[in-house]
Amino acid sequence: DPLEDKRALLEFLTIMRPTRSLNWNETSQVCNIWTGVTCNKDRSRIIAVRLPGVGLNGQIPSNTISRLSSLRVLSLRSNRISGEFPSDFVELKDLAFLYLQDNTLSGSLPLDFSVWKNLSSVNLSNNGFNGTIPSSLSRLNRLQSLNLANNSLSGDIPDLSVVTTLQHVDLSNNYNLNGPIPSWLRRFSSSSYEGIGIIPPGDLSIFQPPPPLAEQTHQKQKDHFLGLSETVFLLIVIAASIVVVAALAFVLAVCYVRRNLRRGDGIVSDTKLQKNKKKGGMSPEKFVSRMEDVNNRLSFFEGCNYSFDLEDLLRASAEVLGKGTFGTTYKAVLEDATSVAVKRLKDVAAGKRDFEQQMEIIGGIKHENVVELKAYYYSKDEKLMVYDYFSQGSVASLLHGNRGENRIPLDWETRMRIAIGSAKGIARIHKENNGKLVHGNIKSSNIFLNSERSGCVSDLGLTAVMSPLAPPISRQAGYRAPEVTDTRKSSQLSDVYSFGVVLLELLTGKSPIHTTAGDEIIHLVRWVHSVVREEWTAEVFDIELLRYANIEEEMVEMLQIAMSCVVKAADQRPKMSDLVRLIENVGNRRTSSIEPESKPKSENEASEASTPSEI
Ligand SMILES: Nc1ncnc2c1ncn2[C@@H]1O[C@H](COP(=O)(O)OP(=O)(O)OP(=O)(O)O)[C@@H](O)[C@H]1O
Repeated sequence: DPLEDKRALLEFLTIMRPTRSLNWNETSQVCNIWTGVTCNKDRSRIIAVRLPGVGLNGQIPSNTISRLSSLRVLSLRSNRISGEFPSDFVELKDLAFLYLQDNTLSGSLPLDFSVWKNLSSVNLSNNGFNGTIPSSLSRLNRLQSLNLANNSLSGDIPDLSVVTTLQHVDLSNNYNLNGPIPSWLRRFSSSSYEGIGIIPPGDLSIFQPPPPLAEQTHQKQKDHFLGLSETVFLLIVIAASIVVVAALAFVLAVCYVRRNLRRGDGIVSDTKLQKNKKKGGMSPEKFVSRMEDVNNRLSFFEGCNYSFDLEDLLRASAEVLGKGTFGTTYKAVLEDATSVAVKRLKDVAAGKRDFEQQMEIIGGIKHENVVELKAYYYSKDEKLMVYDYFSQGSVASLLHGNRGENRIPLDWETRMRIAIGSAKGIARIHKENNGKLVHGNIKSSNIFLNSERSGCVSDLGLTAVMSPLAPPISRQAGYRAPEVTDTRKSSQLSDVYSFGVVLLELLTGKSPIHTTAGDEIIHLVRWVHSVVREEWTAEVFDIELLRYANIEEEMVEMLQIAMSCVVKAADQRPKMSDLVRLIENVGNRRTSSIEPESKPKSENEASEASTPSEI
């Protein structure tokens, strides 16, 4: 145990007297036992202290926290800490994350921030700090996030344009800061400099008296009758022409399709489907070819509320959703507008009976965090699996898709729900078949959001029925545990590894294997290891998560959990059931520790949950 560090913390505790009791006893071990305390690997030093909202009172006593000279994370946010910024914090040379927001600290900010050269994230918002913003902040070349909002800071805004790492700044509601707003600050959203009480450069309109009301009305009318109406008229003409042409094209297309169907030309090949995929459209034709064994029926599972059969499926229009390791998945829209996802398996090695047995195991799992297999089909030439269709797409598409302007970032709350949900789903799968069932293909494209916006895993148990030669395992590369050289040899512990990669994806926003701007191929697990080994910096976390307040400790804890899943030695990885508990603990602590006013800012809530499409 780090005895010196322990003593320093006990002295801190005696003076600060938190209202919430902490399990910090002189006799108990610090590392991994004391609430909110994290040690380094060899347990020789304390590297993180996180005590949000525990009711710490008064001034931070000198020569206590400052003795933890290896400290990287210090979070004492949402307490009742008063007094000035502790001057002896200069001793904390390794500090990377500093969270003192939502307290009653006052006085000026430290003049020389450059003593904390590793600082990555600083949040001192919602305090009573006054004086100027120190220009020494510009010497922090690792700084990613700076929040000084809601203080009483005054004077000039320093030039932080040289801090190229900066991703998030908030100086809002410091009414005495002088203008003009520098251009480097304008790069960030306007909420970063709201309430600064200064006039943006060039914006002199507030000094000019408004024109008389009559003149304003006249101006508006002029716009309307001259400029606007002409433009609108032109737009209407263009739009009407487009509608007429589109309607004609549609009628012609329908006639063409009907004629083809009458000719019995209803069977499409894979190439046709591929063309269709490229066009991104729906085929109005059948999508399952060479279905000779028409007497075979779809096998539905008990409780399934679908009322279609193979014939209906054959008649359905289809769209290729994607090609995966085990086949191609289609979205099929039945005549009654029901949408289902149909996985068409290739290279199945199992005979009919073994296949059916495996399907029965998979279909027997009824759990809110496991995508239910609704039906399957087996014939000599076709093996199909039918699932509900998730209209919002997979976690992979929510995380990595739509990088355009109208992208909706996946908020932290949802990411946590995905993590907890999928952990529960996988834990449930691992209980099946006398505790022997393996998922075998955990990745973000196989995780969806259920109606509770919680993670829900799909595509399980297929490795057991696939051909020994078939799957090119490279597709799974980023998720595959190092010991798995053949996908059929996946194990529950290799599932844990893949799940760890999904967690890293949620935390970093990066794909498991991706290329940098310089075309360098990055392996997510290796990359995170290297960043964490060098410095425990915020660099690993998704930039999109920086907008949410008070989640840093959770992110760091989740990172630790993810790292424990992706260790090389399979037997040192945690079990799925342990992971459920660990992740739930992170989530629960948040709900209980965050005071109402400091709840995460979910400015950009993701859109409605993707439920299995309405049937
Ligand atoms: N039930 C579903 N609803 C909506 N989209 C789905 C559904 N099942 C799969 N998909 C999507 O269809 C695409 C293809 O899925 P598929 O499972 O065939 O391949 P994959 O997930 O890319 O790889 P793998 O075969 O290794 O799982 C993926 O983008 C997947 O997210």
